[in-house]
Amino acid sequence: MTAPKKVAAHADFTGAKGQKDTQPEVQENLDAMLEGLLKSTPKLAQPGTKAEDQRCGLVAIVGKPNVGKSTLLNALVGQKISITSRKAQTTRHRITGMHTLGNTQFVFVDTPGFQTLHANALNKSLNKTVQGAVADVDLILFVVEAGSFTPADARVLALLGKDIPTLLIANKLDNVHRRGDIAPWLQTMTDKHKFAEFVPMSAKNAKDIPRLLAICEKYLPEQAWWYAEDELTDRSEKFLASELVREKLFRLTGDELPYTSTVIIDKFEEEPPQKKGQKRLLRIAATIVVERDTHKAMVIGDKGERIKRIGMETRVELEKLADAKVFLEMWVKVRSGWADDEARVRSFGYE
Ligand SMILES: Nc1nc2c(ncn2[C@@H]2O[C@H](COP(=O)(O)OP(=O)(O)OP(=O)(O)O)[C@@H](O)[C@H]2O)c(=O)[nH]1
Repeated sequence: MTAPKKVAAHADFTGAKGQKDTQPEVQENLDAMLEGLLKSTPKLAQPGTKAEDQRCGLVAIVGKPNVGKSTLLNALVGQKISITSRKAQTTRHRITGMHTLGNTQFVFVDTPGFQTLHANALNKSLNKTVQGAVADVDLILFVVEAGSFTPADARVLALLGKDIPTLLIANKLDNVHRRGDIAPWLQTMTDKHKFAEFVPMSAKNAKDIPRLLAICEKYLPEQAWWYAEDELTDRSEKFLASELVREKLFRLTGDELPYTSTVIIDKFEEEPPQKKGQKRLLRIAATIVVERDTHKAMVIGDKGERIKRIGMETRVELEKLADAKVFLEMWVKVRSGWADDEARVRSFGYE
């Protein structure tokens, strides 16, 4: 796959580059440019049915944990396919989500936040997934929190090659109270990497999403779509079920439960509707694997309250996503040290 040769710079910093102390006049220019960036909405190509008019390509979303990659993926796809939580490290798998708009099919790849703190087998597997995801794509969205660039961001950036066009997604702009600080910060980012464009935005702001899609579109090659127009993800319902359990698990246990806890789907059976007008039934059995007895008690909660709630919230959401009736059984097992054991990490479905 090759991206179009012409890499249009959405934001041109050449005039201001090299000015370490931002002069008032430069600051004004930068502010105007930032305003321009935020307001401009490039137009997406118009719908067309001919295969020769189609564009299609892979867009990888990378960044350190907790910068908003899954939130961005869900917003770009238009539906929840990747789990999100306040706790860093919720995303463990490479997930593709599709969005077909006008003539263009965007195929997004979400990646786990690049882990540098611990060198256990689980983290090695997560890091390999990130490196695999950035090779051979048409466009990379490198996500950071607007106004911040930490050593952890730098380590992810170091993984990205120079040949694939990369957009700097300065996310969570809504959290930045001093907008005037953003333009000089963007200017400092020009020294870090040859970014094709700068996109200050909020994954949570619905208006920013069409703007980003339109920016991404021009980097995708002209070629026929790979998926049907209405397909959203290539992940199975079984996978979505395990991701949903994991999301509820982390949401409902807060910061107490270590991220090494995981979910295995032991049974996933589908029964056709019994009568006309009824929905099909999904019978699912899931095991939550934790490292210690104390974690097990935490997941089960007082009189089983917490695990009941995890099950109930998963079921309600999965019924909506899968358009089916769901019967869900859940268990909690203790397997100490699983995240340090490579064979076990593989047996739990990590690459
Ligand atoms: N204020 C604000 N919060 C955001 C925005 N985007 C994401 N978040 C929040 O940031 C937190 C982390 O978001 P995720 O989408 O799970 O982040 P991630 O980068 O996928 O995290 P990992 O799975 O750990 O790699 C969640 O609480 C999101 O609600 C944004 O634009 N503005």
